[in-house]
Amino acid sequence: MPEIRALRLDGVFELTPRKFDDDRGFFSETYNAAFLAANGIKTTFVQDNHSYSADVGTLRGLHYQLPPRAQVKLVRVVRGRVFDVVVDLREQSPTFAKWLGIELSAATGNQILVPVGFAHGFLTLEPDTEVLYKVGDFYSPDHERAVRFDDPEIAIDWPADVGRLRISTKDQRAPLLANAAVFVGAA
Ligand SMILES: Cc1cn([C@H]2C[C@H](O)[C@@H](COP(=O)(O)OP(=O)(O)O[C@H]3O[C@@H](C)C(=O)[C@@H](O)[C@H]3O)O2)c(=O)[nH]c1=O
Repeated sequence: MPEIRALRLDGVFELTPRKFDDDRGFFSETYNAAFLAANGIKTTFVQDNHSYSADVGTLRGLHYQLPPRAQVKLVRVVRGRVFDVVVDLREQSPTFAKWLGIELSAATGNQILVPVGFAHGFLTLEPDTEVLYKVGDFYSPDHERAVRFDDPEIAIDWPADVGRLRISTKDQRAPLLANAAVFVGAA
């Protein structure tokens, strides 16, 4: 069974699947629906995503999709290392606009479960980093939104030792939280 740890924002978990090492390499179950359900995490994943970032300091985010196409995400790194960030965008949450960051690496195989209602992003800490993640709804350009990675209201403490940041134009132009659509009503 994986290790599972609730992180400090409600609904966010770190999972560390077991790795079975042998002389060939290793084997690991990276997703088990029954294990998540047994821990109160109800998910249906419909799409798997894979991104490759060539450079250290590549920042993707902060992204989310609005209802009715909101996405739960289960994120892991299969090559390299990232600083992964989630931001609570549930308007009625006591931790609205709060963030947390966690290092995900291929070496540890740890994962983050990002619930509906959160923006998500990451910064690569190594070159040639590959991130795989499952999502709970299909990509919908009409519902996709972004909020600025450097919004002072959120004040994410991104690792500073990565040199020059590499960010898409779309992400550089994302609105501040004050001007962004958030998740209203119950999650
Ligand atoms: C996210 C996504 C993008 N695309 C396309 C649109 C675009 O032409 C190209 C690159 O898209 P983006 O620049 O949005 O890719 P990227 O910046 O890697 O977006 C991802 O960032 C991380 C942080 C997340 O949490 C993801 O949900 C997703 O938003 O891929 C799809 O076809 N399906 C998808 O699910």
